[in-house]
Amino acid sequence: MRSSWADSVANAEESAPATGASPAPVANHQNLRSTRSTYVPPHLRSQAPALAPAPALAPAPAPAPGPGPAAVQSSASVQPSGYAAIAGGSRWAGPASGGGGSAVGGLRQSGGAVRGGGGGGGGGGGWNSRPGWGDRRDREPNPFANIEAEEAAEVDFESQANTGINFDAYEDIPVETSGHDVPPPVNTFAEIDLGDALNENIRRCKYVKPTPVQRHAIPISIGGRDLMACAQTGSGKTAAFCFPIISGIMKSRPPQRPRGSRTAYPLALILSPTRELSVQIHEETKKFAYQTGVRVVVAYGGAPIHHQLRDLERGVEILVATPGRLMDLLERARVSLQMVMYLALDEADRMLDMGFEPQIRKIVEQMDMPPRGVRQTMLFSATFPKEIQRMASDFLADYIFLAVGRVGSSTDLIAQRVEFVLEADKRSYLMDLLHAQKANGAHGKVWCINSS
Ligand SMILES: Nc1ncnc2c1ncn2[C@@H]1O[C@H](COP(=O)(O)OP(=O)(O)OP(=O)(O)O)[C@@H](O)[C@H]1O
Repeated sequence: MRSSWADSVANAEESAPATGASPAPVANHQNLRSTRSTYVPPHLRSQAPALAPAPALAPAPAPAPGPGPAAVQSSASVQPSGYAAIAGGSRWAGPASGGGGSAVGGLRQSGGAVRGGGGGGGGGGGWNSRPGWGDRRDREPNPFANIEAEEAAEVDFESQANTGINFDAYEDIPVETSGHDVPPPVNTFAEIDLGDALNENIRRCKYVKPTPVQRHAIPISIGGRDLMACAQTGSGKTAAFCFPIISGIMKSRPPQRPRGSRTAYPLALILSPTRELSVQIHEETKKFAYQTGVRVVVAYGGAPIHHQLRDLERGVEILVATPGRLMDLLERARVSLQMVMYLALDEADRMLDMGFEPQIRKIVEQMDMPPRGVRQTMLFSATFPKEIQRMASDFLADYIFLAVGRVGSSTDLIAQRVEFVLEADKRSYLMDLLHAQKANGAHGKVWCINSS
């Protein structure tokens, strides 16, 4: 039987004394869970005793060394506020006490959290490296359920695989990088240590080989470097910034959020211009993060906020948001950016076109997000006008510039043909073309009918 999150908190708190001292990571994780126990779902509000605040826990014992250098260093990593910080290979060292401003005690270290944690072989197979997340995994809806059901029903899956984009055409697209010490690109996902759970999801997504932007951007971000990437839409950017984020969060030790607050503390923030794009990124990211212990939540304007608030209260590692709704959540103190280790801005040029620059600057520069050089920042844009260049130099530190393909070259990939037909025949001609196209298995072409 499935139990609610509140049940599991109550169970964890009841069973903790009986089991005696837990291994350090579990004990710390219980601290984390107890921080969220202040939210009581309406149907459990009459059960106050079981959900009473946990007694003050003794200081967490020094954690056992982790599999790689990303293990928490016991004394140096505990901030005065009691937040455990990630040290040893991480450029991010947790929030400073006090909660205000963006003073973060960590020193930037090249190599970053992701690379630092990667020495453990397999890079954290997901749940094994995130103790105590099993109950969340049990309740996680399977984003591949439809696909798997179709496969089970022997639907012709080949026609539904990720073939909407002619990735082979990308082989010829020029790629340029600039900056110092640019990590070499990879040709396969297997060359990168992304962890077992993420590799399994890549397999489920049927991604056979990385797209050019993924080939270059993933090693750069896994290496802990900031990135400014110019890539056209549909080039596979979502995976390019999501894989390093998910992998990095999996390999880092779950930091403790402050107790007794309804504020959500995401570890990664993905800003996108529109509700549609945010939903699309959310759907993709949920697939990549399935069964990894990394929870993805989306928040966008134009929809009631209460559902999003409830979703945030259940916990969030990656927050996908539009700038306006995020500002609202920050002003209500329902989200804090203190613990953001990764910031990704998708379609940055479009966000500026839509007039979001003041809000974006406020979110990144004036709220409580760790400063550049401490967090890791990835800026994606189809074009690189002056405003984007300014934003890159303000938001990124020692970054690598990556340009995939020529801006405006997307029409090269589209076969165009003009047919002249009588107005009266237009509809039936179009239907014939579409049927012929379907029968030939052709895709990706635009048929333009001009009847004048
Ligand atoms: N390596 C890959 N192999 C196969 N399919 C892929 C790969 N990477 C991405 N895709 C698929 O290609 C499509 C476009 O990818 P994605 O949405 O990440 O592009 P994007 O650059 O973010 O586009 P947009 O700007 O529209 O968001 C998606 O259906 C995605 O699942």
